[in-house]
Amino acid sequence: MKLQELLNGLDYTLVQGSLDTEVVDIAYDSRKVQPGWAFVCIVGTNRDSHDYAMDVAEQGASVLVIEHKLDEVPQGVTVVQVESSRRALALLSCNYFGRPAEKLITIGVTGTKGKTTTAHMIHSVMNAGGHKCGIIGTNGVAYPGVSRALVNTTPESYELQKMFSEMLAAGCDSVVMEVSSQGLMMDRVTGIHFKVGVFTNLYPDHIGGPGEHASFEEYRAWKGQLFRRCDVGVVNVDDKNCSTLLAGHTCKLVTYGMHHEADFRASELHLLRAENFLGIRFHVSGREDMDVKVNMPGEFSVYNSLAAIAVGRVLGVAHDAIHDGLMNISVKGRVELVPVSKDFTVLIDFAHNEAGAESLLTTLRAYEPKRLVVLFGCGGDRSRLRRYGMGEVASRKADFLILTEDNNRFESVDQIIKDIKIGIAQGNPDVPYVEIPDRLDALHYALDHAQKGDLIAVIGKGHETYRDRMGKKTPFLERELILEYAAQIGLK
Ligand SMILES: CC(=O)N[C@H]1[C@@H](OP(=O)(O)OP(=O)(O)OC[C@H]2O[C@@H](n3ccc(=O)[nH]c3=O)[C@H](O)[C@@H]2O)O[C@H](CO)[C@@H](O)[C@@H]1O[C@H](C)C(=O)N[C@@H](C)C(=O)N[C@H](CCC(=O)O)C(=O)O
Ligand SMILES: Nc1ncnc2c1ncn2[C@@H]1O[C@H](COP(=O)(O)OP(=O)(O)OP(=O)(O)O)[C@@H](O)[C@H]1O
Repeated sequence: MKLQELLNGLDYTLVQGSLDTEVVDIAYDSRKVQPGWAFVCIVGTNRDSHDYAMDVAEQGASVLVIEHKLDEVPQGVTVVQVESSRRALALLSCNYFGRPAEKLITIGVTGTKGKTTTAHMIHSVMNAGGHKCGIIGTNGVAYPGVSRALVNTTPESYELQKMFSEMLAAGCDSVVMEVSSQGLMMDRVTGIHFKVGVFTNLYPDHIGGPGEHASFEEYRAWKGQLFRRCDVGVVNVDDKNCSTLLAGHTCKLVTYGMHHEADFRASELHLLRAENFLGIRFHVSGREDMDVKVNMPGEFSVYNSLAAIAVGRVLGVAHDAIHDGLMNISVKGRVELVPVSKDFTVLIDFAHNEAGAESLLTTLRAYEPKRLVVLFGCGGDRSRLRRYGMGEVASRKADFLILTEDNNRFESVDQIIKDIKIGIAQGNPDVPYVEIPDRLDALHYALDHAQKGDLIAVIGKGHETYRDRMGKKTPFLERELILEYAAQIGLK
């Protein structure tokens, strides 16, 4: 493809060379550049890849896209300067892959909590409704014939556009994806105009770390950007940040909720618990009149389901298909039951911060278990506030805590547990707990000491398949490890 075609829709200055230059492919990682490729130089959080300009020229790059002046300009390479390289990467990628998003029904889900679950519910509803829908998010990418993990919840624009074009080739007519605030901020979804945008809720998160947001207001503003880039916004009207987040929106709005007037409103909630089953039944009124049963527990599952119902209806999915889609939902590592005993319930969940833990444990408490036992740790090299928050919430909500490791990364588990205990002291210093630094030993302890009627929530790692100690990731499949040990000790 000619460079000029790739630059369609972008403001740029030609620094040297020709717009007629042929471009074979695009790279934003110098190590991937091959002869004839365009290399987009990015000022990252760790390094500035303008520093690789001479290297990629030697590797045969035909074009360099730069954001600031180069110390040394390689000869024989076309150089184009833009205001934002990340934005340029996104628009070049859209053009390179033939603007695939325009040929798909695109659904973007944003919010602090519930993105993965809601995206899976929408995916299930769409497929039950006869669509061929792909999915992209924290649990990876999936479409017919493909299922694999991803580095980011919202992948880099080049990767994203490539996935869209592969989905089209695989026969998909739609895609639902998680749109993180970082994804919006870093231009990973630039160039995509969504058919439907979904807002789940907003709590303080992703603030203060490297590549994160400077403040809650900035975080909220980035999430709000989605509603300037979609036709219809399906929004949780009960969330207290909803109207501020929507300031400046350009889309049509469809609301859902329980406590305020909404287009899709849930009432008459009934918790359902049976052997190895936690779910909820409720009624939807407003633009809909239907009873719904979901095989995921608690109030937050009602919100996530309402979003999926509203999206389904906006896109013309039939009632029965919506029913089927929600009844058969199962999301890896999201309140996922592990069937080990008829006497007690074990579930694994990805809740790994205060907000997630609070909503999960409040939800589980409502099922009135004999004891609510929570096994958790917190990530190393992440905000210590998370540890205080998790410790505080867990101590207030649980009857017994098993403190252990999460991904320690380069921190010591003892220090992390010490921080969690600061939170416990602030929440409920009287809660009984044990400290078992090795997570596998902790899982064994939980099963060895389970009592009839217990609900044991193993939280923090969810769908993850590894544990990270000193930056070294080794396999750790929580669900399988629990099942294995249960079989070993003969649980029934
Ligand atoms: C802090 C952050 O967001 N970093 C993201 C960012 O990387 P970066 O800009 O920091 O990269 P860098 O290491 O400084 O390198 C700069 C550039 O040099 C290039 N490079 C690097 C080395 C080299 O030899 N040659 C070379 O060309 C890199 O490819 C890159 O283009 O761009 C990368 C490519 O898109 C992302 O994978 C990476 O996400 C990291 C892994 C990350 O952890 N991000 C988090 C904060 C994040 O985005 N999370 C959200 C939300 C998750 C949630 O909902 O919980 C997400 O959507 O994932
Ligand atoms: N609507 C919701 N409101 C509050 N908590 C929720 C909601 N939905 C799910 N949760 C809780 O938060 C956890 C994470 O949910 P989910 O993975 O769906 O959200 P997410 O937005 O993708 O989160 P993350 O960005 O951390 O991956 C769940 O396992 C559950 O405990």
